[in-house]
Amino acid sequence: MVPVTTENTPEDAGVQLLVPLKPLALAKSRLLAGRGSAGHFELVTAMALDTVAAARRARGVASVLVVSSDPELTEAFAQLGVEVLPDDPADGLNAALRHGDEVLRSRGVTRVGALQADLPALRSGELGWALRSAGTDRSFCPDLRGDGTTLLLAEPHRPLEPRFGPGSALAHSESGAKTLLGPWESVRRDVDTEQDLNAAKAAGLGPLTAARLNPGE
Ligand SMILES: Nc1nc2c(ncn2[C@@H]2O[C@H](COP(=O)(O)OP(=O)(O)OP(=O)(O)O)[C@@H](O)[C@H]2O)c(=O)[nH]1
Ligand SMILES: C=C(OP(=O)(O)O)C(=O)O
Repeated sequence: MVPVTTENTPEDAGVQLLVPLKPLALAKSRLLAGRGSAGHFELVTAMALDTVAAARRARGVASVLVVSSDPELTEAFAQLGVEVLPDDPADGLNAALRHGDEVLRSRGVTRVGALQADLPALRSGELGWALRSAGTDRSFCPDLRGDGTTLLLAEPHRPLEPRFGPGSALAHSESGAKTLLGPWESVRRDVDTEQDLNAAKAAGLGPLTAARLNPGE
């Protein structure tokens, strides 16, 4: 009998996700009120750590590379064995992602994606589902409001070409990306405001964010 061999194509290797983060003193400014800067730093860090932990467990994710120049975040991710690539925060989000994309592609990575760091209710199974639905197409996931973007996937062997910022869902759609809509609400549930945080809490937060919000439990 002829042995059946299944050869892995580069596309089977999964996507390498970039997760960008501003310096903590600048990030998630709408969550600062009523917390003080220490509490705010801890909350933003916990949300990012929960997001990355869930992403790393998702089927179809080969690895996560955080892009940040913040020393505290760099230390927190290093402790989990997550690589952090420094950027120049003066250049902004899309420049940080282009930098990460170039670095990954120079290492021979086939497929790059970008995931927002503010998804503390992210479920690995739902991210895996969204990735499967993307296939090998350039694709993006709009946030629950519909105007922003939480996940952008390049085609294999193609640059990421990020268009994050106000109205990014439309910008990504106009760039030829397929819209990923399906039963993966947690991939779309970004947290910008206190109201978003309450909604994420109701949906089920990751452990670090939950502990930060309910220290006694
Ligand atoms: N590495 C890096 N990440 C960035 C940069 N600018 C924004 N980000 C990250 O990209 C995501 C979206 O950024 P923004 O929408 O500008 O800001 P935000 O932190 O979500 O929140 P607000 O302060 O409330 O506007 C957040 O995770 C940011 O930390 C940048 O220059 N470098
Ligand atoms: C930058 C974006 O996200 P947000 O402002 O919601 O963090 C975006 O959706 O493109």
